[in-house]
Amino acid sequence: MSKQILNVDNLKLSFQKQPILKNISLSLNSQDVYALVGINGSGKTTFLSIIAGLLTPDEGSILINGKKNDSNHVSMAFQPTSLYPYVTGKDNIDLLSPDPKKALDILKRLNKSNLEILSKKVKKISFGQKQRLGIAIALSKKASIYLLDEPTNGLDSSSYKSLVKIIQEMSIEGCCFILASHEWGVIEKCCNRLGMIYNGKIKKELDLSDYMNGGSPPTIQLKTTTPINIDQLLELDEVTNVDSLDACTWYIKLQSKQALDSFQQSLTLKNISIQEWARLHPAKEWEILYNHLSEGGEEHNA
Ligand SMILES: Nc1ncnc2c1ncn2[C@@H]1O[C@H](COP(=O)(O)OP(=O)(O)OP(=O)(O)O)[C@@H](O)[C@H]1O
Repeated sequence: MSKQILNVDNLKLSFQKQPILKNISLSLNSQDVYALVGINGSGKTTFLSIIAGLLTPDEGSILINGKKNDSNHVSMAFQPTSLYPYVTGKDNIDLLSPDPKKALDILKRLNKSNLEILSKKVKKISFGQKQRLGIAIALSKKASIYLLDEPTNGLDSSSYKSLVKIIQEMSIEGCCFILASHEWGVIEKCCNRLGMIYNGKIKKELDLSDYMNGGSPPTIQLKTTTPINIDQLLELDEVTNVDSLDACTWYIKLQSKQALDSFQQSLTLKNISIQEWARLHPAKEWEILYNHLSEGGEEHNA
């Protein structure tokens, strides 16, 4: 039975009167691995820092294991810049980890036994090496929820694969994670839920677990040759939801996998001319929306 780990209700925070988080609510259970995506400056790090107890919100409440603001059960990975630069990697582990032996074991898995960073001063190791050190220290803490901010930044492919495996193992054991990440590979492999911070709020959360279990209704990306109206799509057979980026790029949720054939037929019957058509992994759908917003596009809600 999964149990609720985190409950965030109506969180608000402004910096210098500029609202950053406007109204964030989020509930996570044990075993949830939540992908938090959002364009640069959207407030991901700020949100994680509030959950970790490093920042105080202007309004809203945070319950961890049912207790108010109990950040003892939260572990947030140290940013590479937050490590002690003038002492060695090993000294950082001894100073910052509650369980140095566990931190070393995790570091060995992330670093493929190349442990030279232990004896070097942190200011002399690379960004990726610092990243691995920060993650190993964070994951060595016994916590209910782990907050990893861009954890794959600077990791080579072998460390990346090890990190994915560690997250998968820990979540099976009951740990809950929030990964603030732009790395869609890690999201597809680890995360069962996804939400995007946009304009100070979490927009359109997505449950990826159905897709992982192979049972979710498909989302179709459709590019039409000419602009069309949303009503033309909503009246088609088997359509349950329609979103769009513009009047030629549509994301269409169908009722079931079996609905694909009749949907295609109804497009032809309605003379909707198709330039491109693809079935999307849900994370891919978000990647497209994310890229659109990153390039300065506006979200277009159909
Ligand atoms: N201490 C602070 N004082 C004032 N403004 C701040 C402070 N910390 C963050 N901000 C602003 O708050 C906004 C959100 O920042 P945050 O670092 O949370 O975004 P992010 O989504 O993590 O960005 P990125 O993807 O670039 O890491 C940004 O506009 C940032 O400039």
